[in-house]
Amino acid sequence: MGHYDRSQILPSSLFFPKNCSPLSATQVSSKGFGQSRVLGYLFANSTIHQVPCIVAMQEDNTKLRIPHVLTVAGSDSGAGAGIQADLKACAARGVYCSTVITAVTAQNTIGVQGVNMVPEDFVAEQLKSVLSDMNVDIVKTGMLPSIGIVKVLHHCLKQFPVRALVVDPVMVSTSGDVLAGPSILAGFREDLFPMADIVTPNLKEASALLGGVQLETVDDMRSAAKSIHDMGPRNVLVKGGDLASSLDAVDIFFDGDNFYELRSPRVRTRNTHGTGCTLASCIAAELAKGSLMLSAVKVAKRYVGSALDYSKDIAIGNGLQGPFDHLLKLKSNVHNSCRPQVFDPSDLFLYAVTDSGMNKKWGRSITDAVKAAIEGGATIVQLREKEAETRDFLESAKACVEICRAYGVPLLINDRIDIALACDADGVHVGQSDTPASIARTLLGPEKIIGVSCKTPEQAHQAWVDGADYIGCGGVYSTNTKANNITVGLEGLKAVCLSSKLPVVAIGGIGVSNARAVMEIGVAALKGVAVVSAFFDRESVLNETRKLHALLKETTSSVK
Ligand SMILES: Cc1ncc(COP(=O)(O)OP(=O)(O)O)c(N)n1
Ligand SMILES: Cc1nc(C(=O)O)sc1CCOP(=O)(O)O
Ligand SMILES: [Mg+2]
Repeated sequence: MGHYDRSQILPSSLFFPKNCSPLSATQVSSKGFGQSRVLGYLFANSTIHQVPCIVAMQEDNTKLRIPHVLTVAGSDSGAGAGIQADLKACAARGVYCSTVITAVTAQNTIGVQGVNMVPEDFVAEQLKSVLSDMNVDIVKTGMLPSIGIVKVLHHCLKQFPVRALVVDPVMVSTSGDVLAGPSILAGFREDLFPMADIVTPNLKEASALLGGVQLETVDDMRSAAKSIHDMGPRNVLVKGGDLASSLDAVDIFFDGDNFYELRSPRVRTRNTHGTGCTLASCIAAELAKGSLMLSAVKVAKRYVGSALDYSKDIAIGNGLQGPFDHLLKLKSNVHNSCRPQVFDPSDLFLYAVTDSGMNKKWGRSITDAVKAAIEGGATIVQLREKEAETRDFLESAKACVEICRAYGVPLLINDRIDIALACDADGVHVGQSDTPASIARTLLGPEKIIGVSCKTPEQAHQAWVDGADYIGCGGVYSTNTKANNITVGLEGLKAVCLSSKLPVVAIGGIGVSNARAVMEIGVAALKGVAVVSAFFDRESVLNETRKLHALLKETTSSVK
């Protein structure tokens, strides 16, 4: 399938649904295929409501485009996996999903009671109907129950090429029932893999694809990813959800050059039915919106982790494996539980905070500064533009959102909730004299990240009560970047970290000379350091960020 052409910039314009009377609206990011977004805000009953995000793009004056995934998969009557999971995952990610059904299964939380294959020529007819007419961006495959259906799909994709093909090589259901026999392996290898942009086998599937080799360690997964890559796909994700030897959920991504070990805490729950379908659909949805492959995979992994965590206690069915809630809405009985877990505390590892004065001094644009910091290893970025005019700030914030999305790095805005909403940033950072975090949460909704500056345990407790995601604690050392800032020292930092229920990032006067001492206070809540001048008041942002990233890596591996 085709590679993305990120230079493909389509003209776009605002679009509102008929029943939405916008109080204000912002078009977010028009660069990159399928990324134009419109946020509408309705003012009703004294409250501002963010209306569901409409993703639309206008190619000319008559056609509106919406990112579109076609799933080619089986129906699951229990609706935890298959076509039904794909539809829900795409809806949750804001992408249109059309469906070609390859088989109808009778299944529930106990297992698969029956399978009825759709005749090949009728699969072909469905494919032709959708692909010939509906501007599909990405095709994602799931259950392909016969070699004939694989051949039909291969033929249709040659006739109607799409931008990318995501192959989830489904063979066995999570309950252990066989959904595609061994004869399908040849079809995968010969027809689908050479045209696939990514293949996403679990351990059992990877083993079957490789003739039954045992896969028991992360090193085995790396070798498997490499061998499957040799079969033709551009990228491989070997999913280690079933890896007995690991406490984390560890997946191996291989792009033909580099291996990436993607780790997340394993969610202990019975409700895991449909995770494979959902992950692949979410990758497809992110690709349809314009993400690069690694970024799409990371977002998808995080989304599945959040959905599992969110649904870990829901009870549907009496069998061993239940479905989960793709829309993260069912659970609502504990503190903060109405919030999906979208924030990953490990993102605080190396936090770059921009400064307009410093960028001006060194003659660089904010976008160049942000790009260099990310390329040097920054894991989260905050735009702290105290002197910028609002209109200029909004324009650069939009450009930075686009850069950060492409790299899969969250972007927060300092102080300005209006700018964060208008550019669809990932969140805000507020201080003790800014808009209170509780109000920021109401305005931004449950999915945005909120950080709060705290110098004391009491402030840290309040930040948690207010629904913040993390705490910025400082000044650890004295700083020239923020006027009249009180220095709390390593002791003050430690006191906040020990009391905090939220993850903490240290800030204030931190650079290569003292970051080790900061991380070595050795308190679990401390997740990283935030830096302004040691990155941006230097000649090369890239080199300085690289240096500190390497030092932190070294420090954290020796602290563990
Ligand atoms: C990560 C992080 N921590 C603390 C701050 C300081 O925020 P605040 O107290 O609101 O001060 P200003 O940055 O607005 O001057 C921060 N920005 N980021
Ligand atoms: C923005 C900010 N907040 C602080 C706090 O103590 O909350 S210290 C600070 C400035 C950090 O800049 P530098 O890395 O150049 O010292
Ligand atoms: Mg502030």
